[in-house]
Amino acid sequence: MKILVSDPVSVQGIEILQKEFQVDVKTKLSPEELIAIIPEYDALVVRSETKVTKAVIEAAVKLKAIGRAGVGVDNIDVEAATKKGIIVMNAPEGNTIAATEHTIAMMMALTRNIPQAYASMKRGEWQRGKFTGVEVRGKTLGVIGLGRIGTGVAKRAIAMEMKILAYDPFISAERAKALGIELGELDEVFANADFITLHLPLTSETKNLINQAAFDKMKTGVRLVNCARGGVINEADLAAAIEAGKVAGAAIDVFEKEPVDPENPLLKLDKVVVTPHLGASTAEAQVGVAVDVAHGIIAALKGEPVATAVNMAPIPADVLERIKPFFTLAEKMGCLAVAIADGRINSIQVEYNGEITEVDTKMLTTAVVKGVLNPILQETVNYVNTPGIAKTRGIAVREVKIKQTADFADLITVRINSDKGYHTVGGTLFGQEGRIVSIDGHRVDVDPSGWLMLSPHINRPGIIGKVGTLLGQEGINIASMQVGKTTTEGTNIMALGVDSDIPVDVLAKIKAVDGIFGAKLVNFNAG
Ligand SMILES: NC(=O)c1ccc[n+]([C@@H]2O[C@H](COP(=O)([O-])OP(=O)(O)OC[C@H]3O[C@@H](n4cnc5c(N)ncnc54)[C@H](O)[C@@H]3O)[C@@H](O)[C@H]2O)c1
Ligand SMILES: O=C(O)[C@H](O)COP(=O)(O)O
Repeated sequence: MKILVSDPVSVQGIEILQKEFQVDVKTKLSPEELIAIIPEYDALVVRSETKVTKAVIEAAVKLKAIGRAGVGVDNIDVEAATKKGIIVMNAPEGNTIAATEHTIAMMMALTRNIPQAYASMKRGEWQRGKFTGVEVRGKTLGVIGLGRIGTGVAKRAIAMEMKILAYDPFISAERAKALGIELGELDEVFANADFITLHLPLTSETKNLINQAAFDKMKTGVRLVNCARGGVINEADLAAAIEAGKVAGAAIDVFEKEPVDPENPLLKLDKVVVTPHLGASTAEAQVGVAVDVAHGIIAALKGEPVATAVNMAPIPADVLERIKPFFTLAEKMGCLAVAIADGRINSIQVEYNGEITEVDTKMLTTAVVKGVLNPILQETVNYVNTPGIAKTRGIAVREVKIKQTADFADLITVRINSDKGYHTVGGTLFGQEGRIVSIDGHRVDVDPSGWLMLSPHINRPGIIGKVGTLLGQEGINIASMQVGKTTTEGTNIMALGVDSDIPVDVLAKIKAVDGIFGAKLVNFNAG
């Protein structure tokens, strides 16, 4: 598989990817060049420079994952990617400290006129009176967006004895209180803040949030810091508010259009301190995001869930750690269930017993459904599109949790229902190894790997021998053998691990053996 890295990404991340896949680093591609080469690639890694538009996604043929080495995914058409089943992930934590510290640096540079004083001295001047600033101590800092960076900035500003008034509709008052932060409505922040710092994403809702109408509600002399996203502030309105004396100054790291247009009115104003989108540009942050995204891309290309995917529900790290060992097993159970099912599948039930019931198992259920769909569909089935595909095909998915368990610490039972009846598959972990422990109520101990032939039959002498002979005549080696019994009198199931595919005509001969009810072949390594 091939990965394209189209923005400058730290070598530590690239080296992780290179251990598993071929990696091409091609930066500064034009939109046309990207569209021309994207069909070759299975994954794409970007920062904020590459615009992953709908046209790029439509041109992609094999693309399975897009990794953003950073936070903002506003340069990626996530909706188009989701429709195509492409996982989009970011690396949300690696650059938090970098952006937090840059925000504080920008606020202090703004309030003490450091860049202006620097430029003046470099011109050979010594102007002390011109650059008198204001202190931040005792001032109110309005924080709009109290996520990772907003919280980090607030904590540091509290240490500088600032009062924090924050607006974030998705943060509870309790959480804010615990941090020593007062939450208010947006207009309250506008009306009371001496400094306002933005830490929210650019969305259709937040675009132009800080416009002329917002400036009208602010204190005269307010200072603004934006290290979030350019489009959140209307740049023309900000320039006008500064020229009108309403806003005392602004520190801006991010712009509506990047690279910034030299004619941008903000560049012409002395009261505006600017940096070229440097919030995440520290050595530590770049290694952090590159390494995080590399691990996410590898997981996605291996068909594993990605904790930081933005187009599927993110999985908290502690939950992922708990459920991770079950993923492969869950998918293989789905694969086995569909192989033994007959007729039109209308629902899948996944029952969890034991300690596993204590965590969110939705992603494991998705893994089971992915395992069911993968062998029967041409299209790529992954963690992003599985729920949608099941829904479109009218397959209802149900999760049942019963903490009580009889024989195993944890047990997963998949029941696949069709218009011809139902089948069940039970599985558990022996240490870290997944095992199938029941098939249609027959107790077995099957390693779900390679080829497995399943054949329910009457419990009477001679049947297993006949099957062995038939396979031997065809040169098919039996690697392992299990006979599972049920409580139902006289019915057993043969579970034969074989070293190769069993042709359809040979399976037909096995089915024709007197006393055999059927024969199905499962390829656990497919998909
Ligand atoms: N300048 C840089 O180089 C740089 C570096 C890192 C992140 N960023 C940007 O900073 C921003 C914040 O990043 P983060 O890691 O803190 O993200 P985050 O997801 O942790 O926090 C974003 C917060 O914004 C809040 N929010 C969403 N919509 C809102 C609205 N309408 N009003 C108020 N709050 C709203 C969310 O509830 C969330 O708490 C993002 O836009 C990110 O792209 C910039
Ligand atoms: O959203 C982010 O992570 C930052 O804006 C950083 O962007 P960059 O990776 O292009 O520096």
